[in-house]
Amino acid sequence: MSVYTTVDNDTLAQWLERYALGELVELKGIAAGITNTNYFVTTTHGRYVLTIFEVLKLDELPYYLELMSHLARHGVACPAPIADHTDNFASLLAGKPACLVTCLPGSDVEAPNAAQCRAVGEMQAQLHLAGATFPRKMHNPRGPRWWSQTAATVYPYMNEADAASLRAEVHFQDSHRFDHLPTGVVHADLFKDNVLMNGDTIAGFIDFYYACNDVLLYDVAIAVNDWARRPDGEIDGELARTLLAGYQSIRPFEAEEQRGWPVMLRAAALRFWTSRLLDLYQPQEGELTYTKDPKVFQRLVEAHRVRSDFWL
Ligand SMILES: Nc1ncnc2c1ncn2[C@@H]1O[C@H](COP(=O)(O)OP(=O)(O)O)[C@@H](O)[C@H]1O
Ligand SMILES: N[C@@H](CCOP(=O)(O)O)C(=O)O
Repeated sequence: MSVYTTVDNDTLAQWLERYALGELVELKGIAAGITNTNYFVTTTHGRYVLTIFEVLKLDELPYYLELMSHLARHGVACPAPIADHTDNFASLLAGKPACLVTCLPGSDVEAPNAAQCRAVGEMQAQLHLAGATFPRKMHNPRGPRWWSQTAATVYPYMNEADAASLRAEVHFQDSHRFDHLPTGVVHADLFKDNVLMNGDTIAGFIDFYYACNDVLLYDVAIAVNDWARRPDGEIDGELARTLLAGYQSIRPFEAEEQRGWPVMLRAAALRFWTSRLLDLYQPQEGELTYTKDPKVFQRLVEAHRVRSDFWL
């Protein structure tokens, strides 16, 4: 259950006075999600999602909320934050930063079909194109420097073979530079649980709190590594090909991106292998996350190392 901060109807009704959203009708906690507290909020004007941020601070929110607003304005399927009477998207509620966004229909899928993968690829490319006119910048807090440093902190906990495999991958990635590839706004966590689907249509990408400026191809690799990954951990070639075809129907890869793709798939898997190892071996005290299996991404890195077909 991801309602860490409870809000009662009276407190919310009072907070809602800062918006032009009418009267509170219903407040309902959302069980899904890991990091933040989420509620469905119904007012006389419609249905919204209230997010109370458990980790991010008020002054860190404008990048993410303005980005979602920008993308929604450009037709990218994602929630649109609602501005209050002071023209801010976020303010304190129960002592924590909070915002309201439009409520989207649909739900996440566990076992996507080819049409859904294609739709994700198309919408991700639209996000990359629309992000080009977003003026704010954010560096990727989980880039190569982060995974090198993080790997160094987890080697001592790992068995020799796994540590050697991680060390080899960090070393391999260190010897590859992606500076020459197209960059822009990336979601950076476009896993299946961060996309609401309405049948085969994208209702919306959610959870933009890893969004940043980075190599566009890296974002595509993150999506393929999750959307096309079968329950046995191997990549389903048809799903990967379809997602990539969807993406490239909107933004075809440049020749340099085609060349960089096999290495990028490994980089994207390494990022989540490392973060999952950190969560496993050094969970932050009070951090509201549950541990996801790092082995899934270790196996993926090792499988990418030896494959010859990369679905392009
Ligand atoms: N804009 C939205 N419209 C509809 N449902 C949403 C919206 N945002 C979040 N949700 C629901 O809330 C759940 C948790 O959201 P998520 O952003 O993943 O939370 P967390 O930040 O805690 O991981 C989602 O799985 C989805 O069911
Ligand atoms: N989608 C990720 C979870 C989000 O990243 P984290 O760095 O906060 O763990 C995953 O499945 O590992």
